[in-house]
This record gives sequence, C-alpha cells and structure tokens, in this order.
Amino acid sequence: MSASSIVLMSDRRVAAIPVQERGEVLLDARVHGLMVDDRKQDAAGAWAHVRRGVLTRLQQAQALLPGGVQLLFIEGYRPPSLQRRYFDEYSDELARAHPDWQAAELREAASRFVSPPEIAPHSAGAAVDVTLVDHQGRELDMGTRVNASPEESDGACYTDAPNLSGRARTNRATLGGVLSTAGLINYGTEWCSQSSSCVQE
Ligand SMILES: C[C@@H](N)C(=O)N[C@H](C)C(=O)O
Repeated sequence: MSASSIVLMSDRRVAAIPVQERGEVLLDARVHGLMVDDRKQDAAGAWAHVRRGVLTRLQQAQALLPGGVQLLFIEGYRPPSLQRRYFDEYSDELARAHPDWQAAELREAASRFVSPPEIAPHSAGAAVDVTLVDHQGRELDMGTRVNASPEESDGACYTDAPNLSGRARTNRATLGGVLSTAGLINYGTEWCSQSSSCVQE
C-alpha cells in the first residue's frame, strides 16, 4: 500500500462509519496468555485491556507464529482523556515545527500517528499496539522502535516503507501476516498499530 493510498484516521469517511456499542466485554490480556509489556502501564491496568474480539484475534495470531516468536502486547484500551493527551501533544509538536500550518493541516498530519480522540479505536478497546519478541523476550528488529512517529523515523514507521532492511521487512511481514489472518487490520502509517474489523462483522 503506498503512503498516498492510506485513508487517514482524520478522513471524514472514517468518522462517517456508524458505531454501535455491542456490549462486548473488555478483557485483561495479562491473564489470557499474552505477553504484556509494561511501558504503557497505568494504575488501573487499563492499558492491558481490549475487547474480547480483539483478544481472541490476538490469541489466534499468536498460535500462527513460528516457534520461538511471540506477540508482545504494548497498549490496548486508552481512556478518552489519554487519547486526547497523545493527540494534543503530537499536534503541538507539529505546530512548533510548522508554524504556518492551519488547523486542518495539523489535524490531518497528526492523524498519521494518533487518532483524533472522537473516533479513536483505542478508546473503544478495539485497537492494540503490538510487536514481536524472541524466546528470550527480546524485541525483533522491526525497522523502528514501537511508537516511532513519521518524523522520528523518517517515514520508516509506515508499514510498507521503502527504507527498511530485509530483516525488518521480513519481521513486519510475519507480524502483519498472522494478525491479518486472525482478522485484525493494520493502520498503514504505523506497523505496530492494529484495529479490529468490527465494520466487517
Ligand atoms: C500512538 C500510536 N501508537 C497509535 O496508537 N496510533 C493509532 C493510530 C491511534 O491512536 O489510534
């Protein structure tokens, strides 16, 4: 997928998708067989939760991985206030770097990396950031760190970025392959960002 063909989270077509609360429970990935990283942990344990459908898909994806490789769950549910903070912080960073940009431009650019709070799938428990680790729990080379922004990574956070080593490309293909087979959808601007395909169910 080329960068220009990615539909950004700020696109009005995304906001126009009807959303319906289905009452699916939020479950704690720490007690459902997934390795959960603590870098995003919060006192309430919110970060380790996702909707049951997302958790089931992650478990299916994990079962499809080759031996010695595991998923590492980074961040699931985000309270709306946290999503707002992420979005505002990144928008402010872009505004400082581009003082000539208008609000709409800033919103679009920010949405490459963080969803606008009013449509954010993390705040529905329907998205997760995830990577791969080896048998010793060491993160595999994915070309950038988890949560690298487009600026920090010179665009290498885009899933199909051209400026990647062969190893990083292979590891991304492994991750993306098992997650999409399990029914999760990658946001093409960020290799680690996955949402559930609720609209297809
Ligand atoms: C902040 C980043 N890891 C992330 O989760 N981005 C997606 C697009 C989101 O905020 O929904």
